[in-house]
Amino acid sequence: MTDMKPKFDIEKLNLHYGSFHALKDINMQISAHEITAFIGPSGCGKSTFLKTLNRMNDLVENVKIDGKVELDGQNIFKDMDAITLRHKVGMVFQQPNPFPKSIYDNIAYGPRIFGITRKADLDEIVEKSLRQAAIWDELKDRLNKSALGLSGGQQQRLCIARTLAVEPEVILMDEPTSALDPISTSKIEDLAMELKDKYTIVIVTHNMQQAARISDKTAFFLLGEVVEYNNTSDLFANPGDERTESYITGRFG
Ligand SMILES: Nc1ncnc2c1ncn2[C@@H]1O[C@H](COP(=O)(O)OP(=O)(O)OP(=O)(O)O)[C@@H](O)[C@H]1O
Repeated sequence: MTDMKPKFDIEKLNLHYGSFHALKDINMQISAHEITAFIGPSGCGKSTFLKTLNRMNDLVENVKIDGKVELDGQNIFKDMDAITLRHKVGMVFQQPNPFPKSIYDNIAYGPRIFGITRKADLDEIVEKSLRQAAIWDELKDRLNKSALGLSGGQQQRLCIARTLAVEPEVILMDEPTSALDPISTSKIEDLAMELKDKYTIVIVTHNMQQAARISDKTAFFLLGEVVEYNNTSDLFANPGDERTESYITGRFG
């Protein structure tokens, strides 16, 4: 069931990298327990917007952000620090990026930072997170082996498990399957659909079939603007803007 109040409420968001205006007057409400997909041609601001949602752009030099971004009614720039925000809003990147540590230590890393030290507690978190990421059965007998020895698809599910281990509320995924083969891609898509019962998921994808398959809502970005934001089925079946139609029918981008 969809909550009435949005998880994220974004109003008049503008972002500049130096003099470059990368996000222009973005207004969007992102619902809890849904998958929201961002599509659009390269360089149109999808990743920039995604990163703004957990303030990853704070780390970029000369960035200037105006406007309102609320998470559960709290202003993410004023009412909470970046650490608290990133605890609630985790991120999975395009290239799987496990730490050069054991599978176990990859998952236990975040919980340890948040002060969990008892082995029994960590064991439980490691198992639960790997199960949620649908990779426990594949990895349970090699928890002390290096995560770098896993396949790309396994590494990505491990990274999702690592994100889940600190119990976030939202998972941001930036093209999480673009480096993966079709079987691994399909596993991550199934996983995203299972996880939305418990989490809110926002995914950037270049794969329109993927957006159509797994997302509830889709936003089409172009040149830093959101041209159209709608239920995924409506946006693909009945685009309201001719630029959306051109893009989804492959006439540009
Ligand atoms: N750190 C930065 N400094 C300056 N400009 C940047 C920076 N990061 C991104 N940009 C510019 O902002 C614009 C939007 O980039 P962004 O990565 O958000 O696009 P995107 O839609 O996610 O693209 P892609 O689909 O290729 O990943 C691009 O023109 C990009 O060159």
